[in-house]
Amino acid sequence: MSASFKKNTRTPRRHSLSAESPSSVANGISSLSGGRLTASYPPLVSSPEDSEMGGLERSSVGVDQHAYADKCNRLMNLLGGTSALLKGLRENNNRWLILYPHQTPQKIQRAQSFSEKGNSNDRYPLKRSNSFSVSQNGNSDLMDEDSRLVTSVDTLEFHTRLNVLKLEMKSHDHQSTEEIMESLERSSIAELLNKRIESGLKHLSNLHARIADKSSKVLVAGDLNAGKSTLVNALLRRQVLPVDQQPCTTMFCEVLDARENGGVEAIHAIKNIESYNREDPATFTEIQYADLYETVSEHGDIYKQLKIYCRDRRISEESLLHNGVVDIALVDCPGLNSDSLKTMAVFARQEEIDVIVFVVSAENHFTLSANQFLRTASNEKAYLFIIVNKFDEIKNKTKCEKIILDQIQQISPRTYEHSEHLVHFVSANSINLDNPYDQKVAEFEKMEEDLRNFVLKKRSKSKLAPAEHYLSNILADISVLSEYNHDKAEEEYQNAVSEFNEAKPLYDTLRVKRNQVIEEAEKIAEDTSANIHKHAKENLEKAINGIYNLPTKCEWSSILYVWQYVLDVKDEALGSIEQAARENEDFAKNMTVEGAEKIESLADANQLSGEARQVNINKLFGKQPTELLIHIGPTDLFNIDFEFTDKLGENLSDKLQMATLSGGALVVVASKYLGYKSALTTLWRFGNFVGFDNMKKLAIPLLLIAGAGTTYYLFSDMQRVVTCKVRQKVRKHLIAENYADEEGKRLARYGRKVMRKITNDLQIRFHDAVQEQEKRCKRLREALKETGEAKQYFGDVFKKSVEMSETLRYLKIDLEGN
Ligand SMILES: Nc1nc2c(ncn2[C@@H]2O[C@H](COP(=O)(O)OP(=O)(O)OP(=O)(O)O)[C@@H](O)[C@H]2O)c(=O)[nH]1
Repeated sequence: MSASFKKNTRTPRRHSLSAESPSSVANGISSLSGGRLTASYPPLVSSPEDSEMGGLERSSVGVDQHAYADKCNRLMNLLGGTSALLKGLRENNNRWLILYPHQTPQKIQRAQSFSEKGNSNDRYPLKRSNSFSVSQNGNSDLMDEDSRLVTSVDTLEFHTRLNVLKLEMKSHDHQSTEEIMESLERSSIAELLNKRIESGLKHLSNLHARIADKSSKVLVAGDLNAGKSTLVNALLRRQVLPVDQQPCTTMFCEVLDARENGGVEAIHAIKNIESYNREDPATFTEIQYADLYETVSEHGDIYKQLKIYCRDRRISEESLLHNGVVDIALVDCPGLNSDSLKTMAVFARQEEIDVIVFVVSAENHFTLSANQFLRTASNEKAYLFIIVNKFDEIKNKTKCEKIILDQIQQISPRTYEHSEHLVHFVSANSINLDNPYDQKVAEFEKMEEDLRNFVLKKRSKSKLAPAEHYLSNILADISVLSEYNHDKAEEEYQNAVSEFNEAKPLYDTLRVKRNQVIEEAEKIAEDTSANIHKHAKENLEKAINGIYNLPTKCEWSSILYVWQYVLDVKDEALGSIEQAARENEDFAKNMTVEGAEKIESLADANQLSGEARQVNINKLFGKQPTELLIHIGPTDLFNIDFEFTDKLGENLSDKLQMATLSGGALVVVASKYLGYKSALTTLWRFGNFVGFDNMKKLAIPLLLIAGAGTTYYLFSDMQRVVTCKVRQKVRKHLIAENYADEEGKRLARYGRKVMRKITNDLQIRFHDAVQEQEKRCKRLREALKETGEAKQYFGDVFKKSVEMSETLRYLKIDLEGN
């Protein structure tokens, strides 16, 4: 028998679909996930598989296989496209925090205006807001001027439309999902959504892998000696499994294409199927074909299963094991009996078993074990494929057919309904195993075709239907989420547009006004300080010039106290100047306050925010006027000053009087300082110096003048003269010191200083206001960009998900047909 393996030199035609490695499938996913959403549905004619499909079309394989392969490819494309959409949503959920519609209806929520926004850890730079300006229940009382209100009547509708991505939560205190979510941070909800997206991606990947896996397992079960092994051999057109008149199969024998073993034909006897790895010889025992019969028939207690890798002798298009559309592994089972029944039922229940082919001998009909097995299996698989074998042995074929079909009707009514395709009466030993291209046996080939189609249908149901169902749900969810987020982004975009349209002109105006207003403030400060200076100077000049006309209150007691009188007159004159200086200071303060108020009013006129700076004017003006220190000496009393004499009189007598007075004053002053005795001594010495004779000549006129002057000085208008002399001195000093101008400048300087502070404050407030508006405009520009992008993105996602849903609908997977 081993020769039959070796003799098989015919090389099966290579089939590119069969050569597709898992990695190429994975690559298919990643290329689809790379965002080629518009090219999500490449026409099959352009795919490499399609050329192979063309080959299949020309082959004897039915149209169903082509349709199946087509559905597989389209579904895999849709799975890839949907994965790409989900990945995009996940990325953008991390970027923007996708909004999840979870609010309860009638729930009113206060939205923050963009200007209040400050938390960048939010979705778009904008806070949650809504363009609705009135509440949906018409309760306008809930509104205030500055707040926008949002409501979410339509949110519940969005929420209830979700399926796979719907967030359901339970709490101990029986809160609803909506209530729990209301209490959660948006970032937490986004995280939960991400987890849903993650599991969605995983599920899509599993579905993709399941569809990409073209292998299908067919369990060939039946009564002892029903001809199961003969049937498997006939399906393979090759003597693979041992056949015996006596029951011989004691273990499960899975026949697979040799390509599953790297193209090498081999038999692996496996003790523990869970740990089996065809590349690890430690997990199996290699059996030679010559020992197969012995192993199969006698070592059922040692090995649980055999894996028989063999080549199909037919061309790939006709091959059952490996045709690229659906690769069928046939599992030959031990014959049913009461002992094996339980094991068989467990095996048949395995998810990887797509189809159960039940072989019943036409001679024996259904045994009790067969009955039991089929009833259990029909619960699991709904439809069974029944082959009534050894039909050649039956003489009254019609009667046999009727009896068996009646039995099937009882055991599996659904199989009976489709008995034309699901129940076949054949003779497995009628197939020539030495020559696969021998004369064809029509019933057998019809059975083969129906078997292949049945496997396809089952696969459609077990592999394509879940994918189709899941895709339609998740695409609907993506549409709902993207539509909801698109609408919200649109609202936020419109809000940002209107707010920007309001903020930008304000910003531009502020910038222009800032310079104008500061210029204006500086002018106010300048004018005010100039006014202060002018007023102070004029007032002091008036006071200085008015010194002569001051009515004196100083007391003239006697000549002996003349010096005290001099000091009093001086103080009186300075007092009048100081009085004017104080008036000036009051005036300057008032003017400054007025100027400062004018400057501050500029802030109000421009609606600048913030409080005006408090300035303590008294403190700034606290410095006293310059102290007046004037020293008056004796010489100030006897100097002849024509300016002063002008004040006394214009005529010569007055001038002479003045000169006399000056001489008298000189004597008085000298007496004051030297004493009368020493004055006489000095005079005596002076006489000696000039000579006694000469002295005698001078003495008389000198004594006359001194005596007359002294007398006149002492007894005439001395008080008036001293007063004038002192005031003259004070006035001259103040003029020489430029006192009026200096004092005016000083006050103007203080006033300017105060107003400059106010102006600086104004400038700062303007600067802050401009900066705030600048930041606001910048933030709004970013918001426009972000919401614009979000709007565009969610719009695209919505469009794509709708298109993909449409494509899915057009696939029309007819699972219930046939
Ligand atoms: N006349 C006739 N005999 C058949 C046919 N198919 C199988 N046989 C014979 O039936 C006997 C049993 O065949 P097997 O294929 O070994 O039966 P089996 O169901 O695999 O047997 P176990 O695995 O041991 O339960 C063999 O002698 C076959 O030659 C058929 O279509 N017609």
